[in-house]
Amino acid sequence: MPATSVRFDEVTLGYGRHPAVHHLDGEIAAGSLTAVVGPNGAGKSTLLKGIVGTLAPLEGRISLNGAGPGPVAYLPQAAEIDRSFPLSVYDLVAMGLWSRSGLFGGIGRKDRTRIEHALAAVGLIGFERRPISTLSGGQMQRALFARLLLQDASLILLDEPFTAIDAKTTADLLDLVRRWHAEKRTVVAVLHDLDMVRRVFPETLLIAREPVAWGETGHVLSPENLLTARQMVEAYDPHAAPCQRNAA
Ligand SMILES: Nc1ncnc2c1ncn2[C@@H]1O[C@H](COP(=O)(O)OP(=O)(O)OP(=O)(O)O)[C@@H](O)[C@H]1O
Repeated sequence: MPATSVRFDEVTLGYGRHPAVHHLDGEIAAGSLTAVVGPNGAGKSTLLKGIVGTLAPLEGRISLNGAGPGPVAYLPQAAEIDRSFPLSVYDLVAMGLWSRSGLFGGIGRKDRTRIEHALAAVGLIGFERRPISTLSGGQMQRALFARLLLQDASLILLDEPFTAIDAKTTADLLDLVRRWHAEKRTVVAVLHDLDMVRRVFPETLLIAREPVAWGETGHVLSPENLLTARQMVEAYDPHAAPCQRNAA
């Protein structure tokens, strides 16, 4: 599995002409396991959208280096996923194969075995025919992790994957995150549970509209840094004049 790194060169991301995150400069190392933390509105989801490519930088450049054959796998926040779509658990999980088989590629015997393995890995054997609209939040998250397993990506981005998920499901899905890390995939997760970040994630990026601290989790999550991040987001003025830091 060739690992993928993500390089930011003085990146500004935003909506319309309004920056949501700026002064992003640095690298998420290939094979690293990184948490992205920060207060509400800090720009964490925006950052992931920039990496996936659904949001083009207003300034600067984001480059993925060494991406393997698999695509970037991205799990959006639960609120962004349309659960009313008429789809069975099996079909949702099978969508993880699209990057390889194509939309109309058909599913062969090998693929069916892979889908079964993925369903087993997340504890959803027996749920294959269930419409996704009938799943609990935790079951839906398990199905989405099964889809991620099949995507077989070298870069995996997770936006608040454990929000409103119970302890058992969280523990099971965290095991998959650990497995991806052991397989040398690059994993980036937006998280609010700082205890979990300290326990599981060696690297952390703390942002508050711009990076506050980035590196080894123990250093990044200091009380001073967390306070600074909170103050920066609270002090943010959406009507302020554009930042001049890069203008010289
Ligand atoms: N589609 C959009 N159009 C305009 N502004 C947006 C859009 N999406 C996000 N924003 C704004 O960008 C800023 C950063 O939002 P973002 O969702 O990235 O923050 P976040 O750190 O993920 O927050 P949370 O922890 O609440 O999920 C916020 O001020 C938000 O209102």
